[in-house]
Amino acid sequence: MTASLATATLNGTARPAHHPVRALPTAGELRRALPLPPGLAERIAGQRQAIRDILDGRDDRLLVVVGPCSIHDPEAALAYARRLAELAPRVEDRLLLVMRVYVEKPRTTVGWKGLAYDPDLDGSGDMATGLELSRRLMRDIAELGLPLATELLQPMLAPYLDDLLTWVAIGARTTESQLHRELASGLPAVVGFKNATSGDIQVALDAMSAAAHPHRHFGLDPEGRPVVQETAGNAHTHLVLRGGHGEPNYQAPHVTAARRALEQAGLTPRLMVDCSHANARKEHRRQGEVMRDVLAQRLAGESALCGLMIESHLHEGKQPLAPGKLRYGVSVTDACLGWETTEQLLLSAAERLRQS
Ligand SMILES: O=C[C@H](O)[C@H](O)COP(=O)(O)O
Ligand SMILES: C=C(OP(=O)(O)O)C(=O)O
Repeated sequence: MTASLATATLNGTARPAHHPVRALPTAGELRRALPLPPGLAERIAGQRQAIRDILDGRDDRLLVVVGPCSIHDPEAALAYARRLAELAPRVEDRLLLVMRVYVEKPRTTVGWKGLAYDPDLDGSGDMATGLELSRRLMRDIAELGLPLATELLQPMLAPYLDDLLTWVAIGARTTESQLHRELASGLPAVVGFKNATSGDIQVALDAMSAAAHPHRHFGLDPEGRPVVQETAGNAHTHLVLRGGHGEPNYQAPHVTAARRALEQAGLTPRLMVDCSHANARKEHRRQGEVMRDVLAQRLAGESALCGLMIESHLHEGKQPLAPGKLRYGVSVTDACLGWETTEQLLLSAAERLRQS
């Protein structure tokens, strides 16, 4: 590493001494250290099937992926999960709640990359601990009965976590990547491909077509040996509209255009609206407005709309990443809605759907 990189700072904090190579556990080692308790794999398989049923139109509930923009404090994430797990049965006749447990963050340029990369939030990059905390937290949340969602960014990380995942995002910055399409083609979870940060939806449609195909690609077996990975193809993927370049794409003309584009590409016309990101013009409080518009479209008969995404934490807003000075339950990446607002929005969405 060059001297300039070694002395670079992350959020103003000087980086600790540089270690060129540090060993990590293999996926097999971590999975053996933190195995799924009896019955959990079957429960997760059932949750994946429930989402497939929504995508295939056998279940008319709305899929809602909701939770923090990123996890930086496992304890706060678990407290959030307990609240969500209590709410889920109150709305389950109309909404299938899936918790966002995002342990990797794609950055526009540079910044903190998530719990799996840097659990100490100081640039020290203790990824062995990051992986362990991520898997432990996901297992704890899954044991509460909640289905889990995450974005898979580093393909190598997937085997450490994918037995716990019900829904996976391929993000706006990676939907066009062949590696991520190959990854999606072999995942047991349902996968949502986001439109590009430019707003282009064609890359997500191409990704859905590519992921539906079987692939042979470079991979690692659970013990970390390089292998040729063969995938069967994933028929259960969908588009996620997240807006682009600061402009929303959730309104009826966008949704109709996206549905037609899916149909023309021979893909099942199913899509989710991400109420945050460019759809909220990066103003977290606008998520409620987006959600109400999407519900109105669905109640007006737009059957392609099968899901919503909401960024929400225990407390509203966001805070700068300043270790030692962090406020509990507040996002350190994108601003989130607070719990009370989230709960209110979900209860009223369920009620609106009941009355339809
Ligand atoms: O969802 C989170 C962010 O929008 C995404 O990770 C990009 O963040 P950045 O633009 O702050 O790097
Ligand atoms: C990074 C995210 O979204 P996008 O890929 O749409 O920017 C996210 O949902 O955390």
